[in-house]
Amino acid sequence: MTMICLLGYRDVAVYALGVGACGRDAVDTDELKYVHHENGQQFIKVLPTFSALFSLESLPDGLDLPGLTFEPRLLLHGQQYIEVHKPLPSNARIRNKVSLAGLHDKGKAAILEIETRSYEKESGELLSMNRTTVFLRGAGGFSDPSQPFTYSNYPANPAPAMKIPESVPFAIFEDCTQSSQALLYRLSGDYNPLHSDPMFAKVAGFSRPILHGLCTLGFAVRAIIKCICKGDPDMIKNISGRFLLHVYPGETLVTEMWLKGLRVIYQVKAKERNRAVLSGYVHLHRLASSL
Ligand SMILES: CCCCCCCCCCCCC/C=C/C(=O)SCCNC(=O)CCNC(=O)[C@H](O)C(C)(C)COP(=O)(O)OP(=O)(O)OC[C@H]1O[C@@H](n2cnc3c(N)ncnc32)[C@H](O)[C@@H]1OP(=O)(O)O
Repeated sequence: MTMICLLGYRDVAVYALGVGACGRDAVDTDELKYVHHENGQQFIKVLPTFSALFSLESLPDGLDLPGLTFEPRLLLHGQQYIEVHKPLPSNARIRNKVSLAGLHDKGKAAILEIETRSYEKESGELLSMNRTTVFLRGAGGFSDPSQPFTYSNYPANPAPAMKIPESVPFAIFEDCTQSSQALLYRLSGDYNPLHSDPMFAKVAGFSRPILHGLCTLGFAVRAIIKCICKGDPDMIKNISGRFLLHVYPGETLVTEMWLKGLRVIYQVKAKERNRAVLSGYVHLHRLASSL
């Protein structure tokens, strides 16, 4: 399936604010570039995690997969894998090619993987590849339990559960989310009521609306760019994250980072509950000279 989406600097800036850019300091020199440029907005920088969102806009509302039924209110975002092929432009027409990358019967849940390749429409250049993993609670058991169905169009899971080093982190960054964080983030195009409607959230099993997984990932990668890439988002090559636990808007996110060559292993904790909510890795093109 192919879909076109329009990308403008206003979308880029609203997204950056939604993942907390300039939230601590409105004139932060590392982050102001995501929302303002003195020579005009077409020059603002785009956070690499933004591509997950414009590819999400092209995902189907439902897929016709024989034998698989699911309750949309029980859907959770499980994992995200992002390959950045070119720094993202702040103004472009994007052509998204969406395909089914995987489907797995886990008994209590079904896991669905959707791949989106995003091209700049005019040049035809590949900008990014996103693999979105959706955890469909209660939708497993659609295949023979002695041989549960599993299909992937790629060799190995690039976003496995991460083994976190026991050593002291290379860097730690703490960020407060606002209680309105999900309400701001959803303006970037993810209007799932799980993040805004208290009744919907209750049916889904949460005491109140939860934060979008991609918002938490945006906070984490922004922290890595700040602490390890010295503010340069173009150092990011690919990003992988597994959502371990829901986050409530208003919680404090603590991102711990370990640098292993060109790989950053990270873990995000919700400080108030001292629970890990996200872990994964980021591959860099190079290291900052000032590290
Ligand atoms: C036909 C359908 C069409 C649908 C098309 C719609 C497309 C729309 C896509 C839009 C998607 C975006 C929507 C956004 C929603 C959100 O942002 S929700 C908020 C962010 N996410 C979360 O908060 C989830 C946090 N994580 C959890 O709550 C838990 O980890 C979990 C996902 C509920 C799983 O926990 P649990 O049930 O305890 O699983 P386990 O028993 O440990 O493992 C069972 C198997 O599942 C594998 N697994 C576990 N966790 C994940 C994960 N996060 N991602 C992927 N896979 C996971 C695990 O490895 C086990 O498998 P095996 O090892 O093979 O046994």
